[in-house]
Amino acid sequence: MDIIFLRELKVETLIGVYEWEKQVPQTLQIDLDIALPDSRACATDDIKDALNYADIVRRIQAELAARHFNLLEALAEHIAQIILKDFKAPWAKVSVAKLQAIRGSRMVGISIERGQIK
Ligand SMILES: Nc1nc2c(c(=O)[nH]1)N=C([C@H](O)[C@@H](O)CO)CN2
Repeated sequence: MDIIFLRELKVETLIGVYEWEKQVPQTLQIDLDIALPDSRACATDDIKDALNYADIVRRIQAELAARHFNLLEALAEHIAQIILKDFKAPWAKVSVAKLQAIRGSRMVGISIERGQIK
């Protein structure tokens, strides 16, 4: 199985359960592992046969600019469903972390794995 990975993408968004978190954007760090439906692009060397990771990043940035989520869990699920449904990936792992939300910890977050239900 071929996997596209993306590490340490920083995105500004409204996230959190507290009132101030609905007003003040915070930086999230996102890591993605996205399984590919096939490995055609390896043979053809053609972007048309690839899952264009720039498209996925643009989509995530647009979604997160337009919304507020209470929980990292719900935000991660939303991203996973976009990757599965709109980009037709068979499986994805989505990790989302808040930076410096917990004193004494560099980051805290959630990692979820989702696959297509046959
Ligand atoms: N499991 C979770 N616990 C907490 C979350 C979360 O998204 N998932 N969020 C918060 C607050 O928003 C907090 O991060 C503010 O610093 C607390 N616990």
